[in-house]
Amino acid sequence: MRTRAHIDDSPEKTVRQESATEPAVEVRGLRMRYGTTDVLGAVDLRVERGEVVALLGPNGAGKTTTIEILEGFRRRSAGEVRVLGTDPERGDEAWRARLGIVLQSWRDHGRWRVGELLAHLGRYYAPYGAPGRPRPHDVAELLSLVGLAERAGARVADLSGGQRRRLDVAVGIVGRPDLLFLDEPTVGFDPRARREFHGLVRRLSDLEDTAILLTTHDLDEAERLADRILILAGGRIVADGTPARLAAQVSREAEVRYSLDGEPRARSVEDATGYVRGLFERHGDAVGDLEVRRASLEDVYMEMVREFESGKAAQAPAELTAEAAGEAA
Ligand SMILES: Nc1ncnc2c1ncn2[C@@H]1O[C@H](COP(=O)(O)OP(=O)(O)OP(=O)(O)O)[C@@H](O)[C@H]1O
Repeated sequence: MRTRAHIDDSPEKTVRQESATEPAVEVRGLRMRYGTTDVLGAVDLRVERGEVVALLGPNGAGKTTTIEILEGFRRRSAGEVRVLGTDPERGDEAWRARLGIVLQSWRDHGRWRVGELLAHLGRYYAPYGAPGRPRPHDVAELLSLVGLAERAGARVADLSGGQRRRLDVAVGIVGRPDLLFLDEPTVGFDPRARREFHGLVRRLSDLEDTAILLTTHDLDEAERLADRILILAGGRIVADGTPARLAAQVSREAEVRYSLDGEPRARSVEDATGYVRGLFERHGDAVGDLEVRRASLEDVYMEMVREFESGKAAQAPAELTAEAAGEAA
């Protein structure tokens, strides 16, 4: 988790520290069945206050289902779920006001002006301000946070695709949420819009202490943004850790590439630092083009999903196994 020293300086220190002990999300044994199909077998996961967590997984793994259950939009089949200390199935308006959800529906409000739309939606949050967390966001501040300060007076219909997506995010965070859900937030972004969006997510986490749970298929994005990565496959979390820790789990070896008198060489070693030191001791200036490559998140992801798929029968939820057996018979 990132440090947030500036928040500790606030007069609301005591209040914030008390609530900071409770995780933003705590899930145990979450199961979800659609008809006769078990999509989530037994999901356990936790998101701490202010933490950015990326939920990865192949198509159909159940990422959106999980997020919708946490948002209180979908009833789970079984399991314990606490979001900001409350069961989402029993969440009231005050609870909902502490969540941020990024939807795409605001694009339909084409005739609204950007600033007016945010001021209008922000009014809903006004009764739910808390010490150290005034609600809603000041519109001018919010527009500059999402990089839309210049577009305050523009009609929604006149925004570019990237600007509309930033407006979607602004709408999601206008209530200064304690927890923000982002389901595949950067689909369709060009590289610049993606980079700007990453900056925004980091600012929300660092400056606003917002916990963020995002789903993505972009491994580079997950690695850049997330404090922690969860991989969902076959209805379970099959990996949970920082990108570096997951990489170390998959391979303790790093590949050292270099050239010796212009001749390219490569070697896989456990102690890359020691190997490189020895290389220079032995060959000095004859060593060039040095590159040390650890397992990438993509290597980790492919390995985890492959491992899960190869041992599917053993790891699948009981019902899935029973069904598979039934089909085979
Ligand atoms: N309302 C529903 N009724 C029946 N099945 C559903 C329903 N919603 C989702 N599913 C099924 O549940 C599974 C998980 O879907 P979900 O959308 O949660 O996956 P996902 O991990 O978000 O996938 P993607 O990466 O493709 O967005 C899929 O097989 C999907 O077809």
